[in-house]
Amino acid sequence: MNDGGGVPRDRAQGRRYGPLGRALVIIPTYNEAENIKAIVTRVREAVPEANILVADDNSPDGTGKIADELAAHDDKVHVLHRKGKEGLGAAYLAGFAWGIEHDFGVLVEMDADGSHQPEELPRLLTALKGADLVLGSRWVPGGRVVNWPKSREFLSRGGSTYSRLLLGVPIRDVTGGFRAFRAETLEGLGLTEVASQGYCFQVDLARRAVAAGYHVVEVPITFVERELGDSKMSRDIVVEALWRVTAWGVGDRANRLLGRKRP
Ligand SMILES: Nc1nc2c(ncn2[C@@H]2O[C@H](COP(=O)(O)OP(=O)(O)O[C@H]3O[C@H](CO)[C@@H](O)[C@H](O)[C@@H]3O)[C@@H](O)[C@H]2O)c(=O)[nH]1
Repeated sequence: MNDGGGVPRDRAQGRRYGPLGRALVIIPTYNEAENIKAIVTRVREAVPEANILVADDNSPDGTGKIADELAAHDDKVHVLHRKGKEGLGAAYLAGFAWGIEHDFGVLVEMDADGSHQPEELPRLLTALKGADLVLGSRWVPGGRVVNWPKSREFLSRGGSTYSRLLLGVPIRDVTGGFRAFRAETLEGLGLTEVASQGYCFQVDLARRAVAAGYHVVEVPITFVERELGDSKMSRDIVVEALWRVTAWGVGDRANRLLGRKRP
């Protein structure tokens, strides 16, 4: 893929994909006590062969303890206890490192609150057989959101459009968090340099994948607003996303002018 940014590589061209390795579904949690048991149960039913890693940031509501109880009765369920709330990005980076260290070939990102449907996981994994990265997408034909307030839909669609245009990434749902990566794709994204903490972590990974020339496929999904617990969306998360995406866009343009590679 040529992103017009002086990095005209396309790892997908002529690429033959190897078989998918074992899958690990990473579920980051902060105060998801009301949701964790249901989501783990649904994932186990939808993809019985997959393992699950709950990456909990020492949730005050005891999510980590409930996850431990689930893990005690199921050797495919694992728990990564982190010392405190450090954001979605840090939790996923720790989860990816754990998964790669334990030889998983496929790493999946999924929310704990039921907004991502575990029953759609087989479609994501099937698509990954011919891709480096699969994004569950609300904004491609066939994708949709259920019960989201108009304000939230506006923010999410606006964030995706802003990121797509400014960063030049040909992806409709740049901020979505239901994704399947091949382990080798993650290894090519320069994760040690990723500093994004909130939802812009998703934008960061998408732009890195495009810049690296990976074959990114969007699969339509149905995103359902959570019924229990609270979203962690905050003013700080929006501000971080705005300034980081803008800085990446400006930086990319400067690099293009100077003939340097990105990110
Ligand atoms: N470990 C950990 N988990 C976190 C943290 N912040 C959020 N999470 C977990 O990350 C998941 C998503 O967080 P929500 O706060 O429920 O996200 P949302 O408002 O529904 O946002 C959705 O839309 C965003 C924008 O499109 C997406 O970026 C996001 O992934 C998600 O799909 C949940 O499982 C939540 O517990 C954190 O600091 N640490």
